[in-house]
Amino acid sequence: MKFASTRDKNHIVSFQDALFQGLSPDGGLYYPIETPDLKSSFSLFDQNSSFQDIASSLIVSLLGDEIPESDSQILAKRAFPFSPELKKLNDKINILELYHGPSSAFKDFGASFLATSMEYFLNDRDQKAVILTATSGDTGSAVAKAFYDKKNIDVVILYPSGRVSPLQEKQMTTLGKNIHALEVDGSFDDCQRMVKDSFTDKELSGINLSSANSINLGRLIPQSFYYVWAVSRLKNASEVPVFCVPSGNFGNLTAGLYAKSWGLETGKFIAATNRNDVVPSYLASAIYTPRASVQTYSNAMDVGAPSNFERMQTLYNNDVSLMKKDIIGCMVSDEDTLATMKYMDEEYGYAVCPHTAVGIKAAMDRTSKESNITVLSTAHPGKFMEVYEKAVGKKPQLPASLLAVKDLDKVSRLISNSSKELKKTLLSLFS
Ligand SMILES: Cc1ncc(COP(=O)(O)O)c(C=O)c1O
Ligand SMILES: N[C@@H](CCOP(=O)(O)O)C(=O)O
Repeated sequence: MKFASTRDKNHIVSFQDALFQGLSPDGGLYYPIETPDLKSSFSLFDQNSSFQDIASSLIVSLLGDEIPESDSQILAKRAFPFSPELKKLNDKINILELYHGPSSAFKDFGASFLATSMEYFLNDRDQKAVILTATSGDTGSAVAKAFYDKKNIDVVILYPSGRVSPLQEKQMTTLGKNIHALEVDGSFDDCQRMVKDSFTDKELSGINLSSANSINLGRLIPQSFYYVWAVSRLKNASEVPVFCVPSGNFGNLTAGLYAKSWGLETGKFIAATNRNDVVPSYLASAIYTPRASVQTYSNAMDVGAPSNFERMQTLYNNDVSLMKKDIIGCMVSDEDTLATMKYMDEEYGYAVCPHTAVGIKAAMDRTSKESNITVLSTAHPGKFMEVYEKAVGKKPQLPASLLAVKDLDKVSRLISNSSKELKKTLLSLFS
């Protein structure tokens, strides 16, 4: 498959080039220019297909011109020693748990595949790479885990000071070695802008920069695999599943839309956001107005200018009415987020993180219209201990990955929210 820039459809690259460039030199995002019909492959998957089998088959279908079949199995095995889990909540709602990987968030699927495939291609390329990542909490922790101690790769993580949870911060700042954490005096949107500026800065062209955000297709494509896995488990339902996706930067939702475009049988997608609701507002008004993000309890979704909107626009030809055929927007307030976390504990004895709660609330509000909704559960509630305690009145259980970092000391470098300062820091680290 080949990929083009959202800002120039004639700028076409291979997967390998998209992987190592991260962002297109014109500032656009790479997107798949072909729309393969994978219906017949999807029809072969069922309850007995493992996540690794599905991933390996999709790697061949989508990237087979660059990754041969024999290697696709090895890559899938290496990248995915963990799997999603599907739980039935009630007659109308299922929950797709995506937090059973090394950093306890859905980002592990994308980050682990990205790290594994970069390592795979770097063997042939004889070069070093510096991975630049902006995070509102979860991407950074997944990327730190996935790239830790990888040969010839350094990772620089930018996170907004005081706006990630204490445990997320520990996950990003305690590994050391090739993982460098920069605490930015600003918002996630500042971090994302600084990363994007670095890609187009000529003075940094001597450093082989790439990205581990969902702007990188190597992060985004594997996020489509779990939609396919979920549908393989939901085949006997009387109605095709509607996916409800807690959204911030809209990578997760975009990956699902790609899977649908390749023939995956799904209903609509519910884009559930917190008060940072620029996409639901666009769907309602047809006017896109990115704006400064506001802080909410679902902090990892505090994004005011979602990167992947550009890919969504390309997919739907800049036509809001086409987009509305596939996507329903829904904004959930902080009050409803906390109330849903409490309700889930009291009614079902089921602990959810604030982001998943946004999805569950949006799904519950749609059950009069849809009878088969699958909510993506994007992170383990233990990552957001303080919010969980505030909502539910008790502490969540912590998985081993969080217990391991809880008492470690953070090591990070504080910088201002200026791209110039980031440039200075990168040059001092890598030239
Ligand atoms: C826990 C959690 N839920 C949801 C999201 C939103 O996902 P996306 O940015 O792909 O829309 C994020 C951050 O990306 C997250 O960390
Ligand atoms: N919520 C994200 C924000 C970055 O999103 P990405 O999917 O584009 O990497 C985070 O947790 O960092």
